[in-house]
Order: sequence, then C-alpha cells, then structure tokens
Amino acid sequence: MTELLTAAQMRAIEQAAIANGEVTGLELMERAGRGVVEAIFAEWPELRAGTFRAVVLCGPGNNGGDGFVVARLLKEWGWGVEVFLYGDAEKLPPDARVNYERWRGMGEVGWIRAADFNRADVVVDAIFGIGLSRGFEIPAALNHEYHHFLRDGLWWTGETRPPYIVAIDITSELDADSGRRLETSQEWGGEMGAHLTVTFHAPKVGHYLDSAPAAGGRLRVVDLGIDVPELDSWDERQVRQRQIVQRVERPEWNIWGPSLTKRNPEPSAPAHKFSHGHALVLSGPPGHGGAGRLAARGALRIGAGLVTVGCPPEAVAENAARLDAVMLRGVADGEVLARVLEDRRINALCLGPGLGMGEREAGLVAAALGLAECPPPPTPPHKGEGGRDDLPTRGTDASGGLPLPLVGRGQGRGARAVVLDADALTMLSRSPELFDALHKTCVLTPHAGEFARLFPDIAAKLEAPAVRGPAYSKVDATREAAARAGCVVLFKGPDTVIAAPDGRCAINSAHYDRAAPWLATAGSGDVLAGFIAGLLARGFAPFDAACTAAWLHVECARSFGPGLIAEDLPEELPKVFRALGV
Ligand SMILES: NC(=O)C1=CN([C@@H]2O[C@H](COP(=O)(O)OP(=O)(O)OC[C@H]3O[C@@H](n4cnc5c(N)ncnc54)[C@H](OP(=O)(O)O)[C@@H]3O)[C@@H](O)[C@H]2O)[C@@H](O)CC1
Ligand SMILES: [K+]
Repeated sequence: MTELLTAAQMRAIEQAAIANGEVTGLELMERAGRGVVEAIFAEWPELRAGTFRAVVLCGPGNNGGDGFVVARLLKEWGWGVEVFLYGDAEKLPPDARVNYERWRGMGEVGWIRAADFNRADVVVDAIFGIGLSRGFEIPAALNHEYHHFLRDGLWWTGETRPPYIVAIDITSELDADSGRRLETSQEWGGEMGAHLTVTFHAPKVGHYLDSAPAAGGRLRVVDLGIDVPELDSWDERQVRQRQIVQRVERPEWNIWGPSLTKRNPEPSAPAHKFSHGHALVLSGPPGHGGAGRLAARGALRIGAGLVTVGCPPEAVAENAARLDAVMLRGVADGEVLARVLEDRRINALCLGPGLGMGEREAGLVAAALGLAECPPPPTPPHKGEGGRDDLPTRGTDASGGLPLPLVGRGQGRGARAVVLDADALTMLSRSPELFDALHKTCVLTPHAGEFARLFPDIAAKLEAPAVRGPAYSKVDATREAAARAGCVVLFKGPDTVIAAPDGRCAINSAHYDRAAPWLATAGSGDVLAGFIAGLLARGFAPFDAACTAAWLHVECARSFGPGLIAEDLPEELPKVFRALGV
C-alpha cells in the first residue's frame, strides 16, 4: 500500500531532508518546478514541440515559488509565459522570493486580477498548495470562464481551444488533508479545479477525499529524490502504522494474510472445505432474500470454504429455489442462531443485507454479538413457526458440529468475526446495548446515511462547513468512529475509508485511474459485505479483510465495466483473480 501524507507529515519530511544537509529548499523547489514541466509534457506530448502560451498564477507561499520555476523553465523552452501574483512580492518566503527574482529577470509579474486566459494553452494554478489555511476570496480574474475550461470548454468564449489547467500540488481552494473546499463568505458561483494535478514525493491524503478527486483531474506524483529513513524498530513501525493513512492497492497476499493462492498451505494437510472457513449470512423474510443471497454468493466466490444462508423458516422455500452451492437453513430467531453458533466451524457472520429490523432480527444481532444466552437444544425439535431451523438444508450443512460454548460479548478466544451492514447498522444505532457489544472482530460497513445514524455527532463535524485547514476529514471521522465502536469501520463511498480502533487507516479509492462510477448500483454494498465475510471466514484479520474486499470490489467493477449489476460482481472475481495471477 502507498502511504498518503498529511501536509504536516510532508513538511516534516521536507524539513528533515533539508536539516540533514541532503538537499536545500531551493533545490527542492527547482526539482518540483521541473517535475511539473515534465508532467505537463508527459500528459500532453503535443506541447513538447512548438511554441505555446502559458499563464502562471502564483500565490504568496512556496507553491507560488514552484510557479515561478515553472514559468522560467517554460520560457526557456521557448514558450510565451505570463505570470500573475496573488499577494505581495515583498512578503514571499525566501526560496519563493529567489525564484520570483529569477523570473523578474525574464519577464513581468502582473496583478492577478489582470490575468487574461484568452489564447492560453496552459494555465498553471500555483496559488496555494499544502499551506492553504483558510478559504480565500477567488479573484474575479478566475471568472466563470476558468471554471468552464474544466467542463470541456463549455461556454468558453476565447479565440482558441480552452487551456489545460494544471494544479501544482493541489487545486488551490482545497485543503490537502481533507480534500474539502475551505469556504469563505464570497458569493461566487465558480469552483476551481484542474485537468492535471502534479504533487510531490507522495500523494496527500486529501487528494483522495471529498471534492479533490473530481476537482483535480488526473494525478501525477513527482519524485523529489528525498530519502525517507527506514524505521528500525518494530515499535517505531507500529506507531507509524497508526499515524499514517494508506491507499489500498493490489493486495500483497503474502503480507496481508493467508494467501488466496494457497488454499492448502500445509502440503501434508488434506484439502478440506472447512479449512477455508464457514460464513453464515443471515437473511430476511420472504421476498427480501435477494440481498442476503448476493452477500452469500460474494462470500463463496471470494473463497470461503462453505457459505450458508440463514433465513426465517418461512423463507426457506424461496431461497431453496435460488441457491445451489450456497447452503441454506432456517434460523427462526436469536435463540436458534445461538444454538447454530455452537458449531465453532462457523467462523464468520454477515448480518444486514435485506435482514429487516424486527424482533427476530434484533435477536439475531444480539446472538451474533454473543449477547444471547445459548439455550439448551430443544427436545423435541421445534415444530411450526420458529421451530424449523432443522428443515430443508441443501448440501452438507455443518450443524451439529463441535459443541463449544458461545463466548459472551465477543470477548476472549474465538469471538466470531461479524460483518454488520445495512439494517443491522440501523439496529445498532437504536440500541446502545447492541452497540456496546461490538468487539474487535466486527466490521461495520456504513454508507453516509447509516454513518450519520450511528455516529451523529461525528457526522455533524464532517458536515459542518470547512473554514480552516486542516479541516475535519472523512479519515478523521472514520478513525473516531472505529475507536468509539471498538471495531473496524468501513465508511463507504467512492472514497471508502477503512479504520481500525488502533488508528490504522486506509483509503480505497474509486477515483482517478480506478474510477468505476457504475459500481453505484443496487445491491453492490450487499456483495461487499459478503466479500468481507468471505475473507473473514478465510482467516483474514478484520482490517485486512475490509481493505482487500473493498479493493477487489472496485476491481471487479472495473473488470466488468459499464452495464454492471450487483450479480455480476461475484461472478467477475475468477477473472480478477486470474488477472492477478492468483
Ligand atoms: N513541502 C515540500 O516538500 C515541498 C513544497 N513545495 C511547495 O511548497 C508548497 C507549500 O508551501 P507553503 O507552506 O509556503 O504553503 P502555500 O500553500 O504556498 O501557501 C502558504 C501561504 O499562503 C498563506 N495563506 C494560506 N491561506 C491563505 C488564504 N486563504 N488567503 C491568503 N493567504 C493564505 C499563508 O499565510 P498564513 O496562513 O501563514 O497566514 C502562507 O503565507 C507546496 O504545496 C509545494 O507546492 C515544493 O516547492 C518543494 C517541496
Ligand atoms: K495549487
């Protein structure tokens, strides 16, 4: 996984490199500016040859300093370059001032309000970078035409094609930690943005959150040649793991947990479906079983050895008609579930998709979290309503397995891995007792609405206007939620944030080169819950299961392409695994 940096972390890395004599700030600025020019030519190779016109908008800090370097280099390349300053040249920080003076030896610096984009081929946004501390009044010169360059030239009234906009480090209006626009009282309809964002050393957390991906166009990272010292001790690495935010990437199976490639890692051990875990997906009443079946299919395809749907007895017939490889059993209520869970081979549960929110379902959540007492086995077996848990099953169900005691409240050895999604989340938000029973092998998978129901005060902080940087971010919110819940929280969205109670945090982005807008389709969240449950059954740790499942979920959508419906996601997994070399 790639580490994403906050502005403060980036500054610390830069300062350390300067302090140990590795490089000067001026040299870093030169490398940054050169990297931006190279990125422009890499993005639009036609600009490399010929004479073009650039407008460079520089701000009052070192982001502006980068802009002066870019202006100088493009001018040396033979371009016509105009530079405009937002701020006071006398107050520029030292390195930016040096580059301002260098540019002044080559050309003028206009007042930003005088900027004219007509006939510009490239506009460089170097007004603010990671140092934006509050919303800024966008100069009138960045009028609605600038805004509309970004909409493929819509309403562009210039004489030639609209210019490409390149943001240095980040679009100037955006906070680099949260990706949020810092607001002002200005009543201006436009929003800044770019076709290309060029950042330095490593992507910033904010590039993947909130408004930044849509505003920033494509994202390129320039290597500044700074060495970041390796952390020697295990303790240091642990602390760092909890401070940084990672971007979820192609899974490194051997690092992340049990390999999906090695279903039977011990050559001498016989392959057995139970060695790959048994996931139980609890589903809802007749007519509402589709979501649970989708989750079950996802759990099976991702590699759980056995998957069972546990539905109300009256929904058995409907589900039986729709399931083959997935097994089925009636689970009338929480007591029945508690008895089913005496079989410790059932090692992962999934509750929520299509579950319903009645008394039975609340009982199921309680039993899944270890709250329900394990009742004695019924003698004779229940008949009629609520007593058909032993009725038709398909395949070879695992009931009657090892009679280990249920571990209360998820404490201690063997607390079951539980994915709580959809209706189960709503029930958690209504019941402090259920919420308090969450434990460290649970995974919550809320979308924004469910998150707000579960953590209203945290959601309110996220929804409050972002006025100062660093603004409260989705990363902050998810970390806070995970710490409160005491379990992994996967906060869904195109910028899915996954946090563990110990502070580990990752973003699974469906933006930039991983954009998959067609993933926003009915039932796709149910499949994600099933993917997580399947990996938990396989023995993945909750944080790793959530990260890996989220990544594969997007990968399936990208592999399938537009036209995707939720049913396609599990069926795409074999192709994705093949492409991964699994
Ligand atoms: N770190 C690195 O490794 C490298 C960094 N490099 C470059 O440096 C950039 C960071 O530079 P930076 O720290 O000077 O911040 P930057 O964004 O230019 O602006 C800060 C200035 O703006 C001001 N200001 C803030 N908000 C404002 C507002 N609303 N309205 C008005 N003013 C406002 C703020 O004032 P203050 O908040 O202190 O009042 C301060 O004066 C970084 O993004 C990258 O491009 C590369 O050169 C090489 C490697
Ligand atoms: K910028």
